[in-house]
Amino acid sequence: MSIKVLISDKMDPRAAEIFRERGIEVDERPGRSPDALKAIIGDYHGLAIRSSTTVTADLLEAADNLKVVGRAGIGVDNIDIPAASARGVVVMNTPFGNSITTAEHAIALMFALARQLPEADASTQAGKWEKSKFMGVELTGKTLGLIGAGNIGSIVAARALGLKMKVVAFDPFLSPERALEIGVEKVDLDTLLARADFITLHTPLTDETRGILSRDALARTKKGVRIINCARGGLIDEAALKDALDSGQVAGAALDVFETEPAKESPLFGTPGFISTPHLGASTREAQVNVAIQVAEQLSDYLLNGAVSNALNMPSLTAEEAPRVRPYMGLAENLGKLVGQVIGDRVKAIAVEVEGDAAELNIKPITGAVLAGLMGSYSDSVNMVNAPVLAKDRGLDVKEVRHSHEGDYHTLVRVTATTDEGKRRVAGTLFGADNPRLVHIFDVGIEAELSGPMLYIVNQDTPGFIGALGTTLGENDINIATFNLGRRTVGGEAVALVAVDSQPSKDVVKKLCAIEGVRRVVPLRF
Ligand SMILES: NC(=O)c1ccc[n+]([C@@H]2O[C@H](COP(=O)([O-])OP(=O)(O)OC[C@H]3O[C@@H](n4cnc5c(N)ncnc54)[C@H](O)[C@@H]3O)[C@@H](O)[C@H]2O)c1
Ligand SMILES: O=C(O)[C@H](O)COP(=O)(O)O
Repeated sequence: MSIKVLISDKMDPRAAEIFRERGIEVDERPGRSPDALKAIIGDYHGLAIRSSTTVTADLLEAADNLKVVGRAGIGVDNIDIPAASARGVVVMNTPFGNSITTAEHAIALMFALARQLPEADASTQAGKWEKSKFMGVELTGKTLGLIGAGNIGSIVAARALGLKMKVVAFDPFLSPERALEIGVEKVDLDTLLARADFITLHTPLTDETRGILSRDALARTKKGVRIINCARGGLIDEAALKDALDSGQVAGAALDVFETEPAKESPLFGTPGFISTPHLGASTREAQVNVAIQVAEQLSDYLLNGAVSNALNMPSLTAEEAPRVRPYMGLAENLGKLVGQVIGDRVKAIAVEVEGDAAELNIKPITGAVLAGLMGSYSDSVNMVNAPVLAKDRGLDVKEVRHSHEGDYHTLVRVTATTDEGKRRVAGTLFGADNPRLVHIFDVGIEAELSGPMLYIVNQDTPGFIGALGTTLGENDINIATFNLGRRTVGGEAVALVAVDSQPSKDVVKKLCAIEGVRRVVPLRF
């Protein structure tokens, strides 16, 4: 079956071209209703969107084949990321492709506010020539307050410094070193409100930032402040902003984004000093080409090679790393499954160690695969994407260790599970570039391929055991595919990993347990 991607928002044609160039089928269906989208989403492996498509849990329910959602842009508040993670769907954005363009829009709106450009334009074109009505303010020497000094905020700061403004920034995550580097003074919100002649917002919309310019905050601004929002609707209390414009507390406000979009009506419309644009922050030819190319390349890389970049719910894996790491992920998932099936959910902590060649690789996807295998063996709906989050939620302590030295194998992945009873280890290697093999099972040396239905048997190392095991399986019509043995000491505890062609019933497992010397039988599936 060929790989199919749906583009459900208006996007630069380069996106579709790239998918086709890379052998991916692509359909462009912008402007579909949620129901229409739900009716077709099941056919697609990838979904490329901007801000008009809302990826809800309900839509994802119908997305049986979906592996990745790519946002051609920055904001991902239109995607239910926890719901996507729960279904193993990777969510990616393009965090830098439209930042310059958006910063320029904020600066354009700042100039527009300072010189009342839209009103002056409308009045002039209406034949009024109201020269004395439109007295502006200079930007030079004024203080710009940045709320949010990330990618876009710092570009706005650079432009504002070029305009000879002073820039103060409120951003709890801005380090003093970074503030120095981008030439802004880091202040608290109250100081910013009290000092800024212009305020521009550049934060995502989160529980902390929603209503950051509340009625109360607006009341604490410098009288005559001008406010620009090119980030997200919801950061400003729109009703309070209307009142602040009416009272003159706020001299001007320019909104590119609204609490409800499309904003077809608003009490702010028509208010003197108010300017609006219809979410145009990212709308330049350059930015749209950038984000279209980036999203198409990121989705194609993931769907074709498993490379992950700019994902919000999965560690990154470059296109160069992906082919090398993938066999280790298969090995790691099986080691996790083995531990999970033998020990169950009693595991309190997991350590993933990589040794030799494996130590040169990105360990995060390997750990993710161990956790997916482990937790997937005793609970539903666990996958590579949500496993690390689920592990954290369940209080599973996860440790990653890298040993650059080579041990007995040129490359090794070791998984140590800690339970109340102590630590238990399994380890595996790769034969050749991509042939995974188990080499230690709970500290017993063994060499086995983990595949299909298997039996893990612990027994007393006594003559006759193998014969009795073969006979019991044969009598119950179960064919042995491969047989792997290991033991701690001669005559001591031995383990067998037996690959079988069909899964033994509970009754057969009971019979195997009854063989003399057998201590434990665990049916496994890989
Ligand atoms: N209007 C548009 O078309 C348009 C285009 C691009 C981006 N955006 C939006 O612009 C916003 C910023 O984008 P970015 O690329 O700069 O993001 P970014 O992640 O690089 O920066 C966001 C900054 O906000 C800061 N922040 C987080 N919580 C905060 C809080 N409680 N108070 C103050 N600061 C806080 C972060 O520390 C970070 O520095 C996003 O919401 C994005 O969706 C809008
Ligand atoms: O977060 C973003 O990238 C912007 O809001 C752009 O949205 P758009 O792609 O719908 O223009």
